Amino acid sequence: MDIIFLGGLEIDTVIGIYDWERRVKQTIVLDIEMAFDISKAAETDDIAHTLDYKAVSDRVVEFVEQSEFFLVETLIERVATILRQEFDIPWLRIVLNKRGAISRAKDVGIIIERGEK
Ligand SMILES: Nc1nc2c(c(=O)[nH]1)N=C([C@H](O)[C@@H](O)CO)CN2
Repeated sequence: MDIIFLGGLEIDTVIGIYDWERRVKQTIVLDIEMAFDISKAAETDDIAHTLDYKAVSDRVVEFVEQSEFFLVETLIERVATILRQEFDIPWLRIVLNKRGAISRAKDVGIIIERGEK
C-alpha cells in the first residue's frame, strides 16, 4: 500500500488539563500518514481517483481549531476516527506533537496507528 502524508501541520487550539490552558490557544503539530493505493490516480492523472491531501488538511484544521479537549489522547483519537470514516482510509499513523508542553523537552506528544494496511 502507498502512503499519502501531511507533515508539520500546525494548528492552534485549546488543549490541556490546567486552568491556564483553558484560557489560551496552543499550537499542536500533526504528522499524518495515510495508506492509499495511488495506482488509479497515477494512471488517470485525475484527483477524483486519489485521496486529496488538501481536503484532508482542511477537515483536520477545521475540527482541531474548534475543539477544546483536555487530553491529547482524546484529540488524536477523534482526528483518526474522522479521517478513517470520512475519507475511507484503511490505515493511518498520526504523530501529535505538543511542543513546549514540558519545559525541559523540545517535543512531547502521542503517536497512534489505526486500521490495517
Ligand atoms: N498523557 C498525557 N499527559 C499529559 C497531558 C496529556 O494530554 N496527555 N497533558 C498535560 C498538560 O496539559 C500539559 O500538556 C501541560 O504541561 C500533562 N500531561
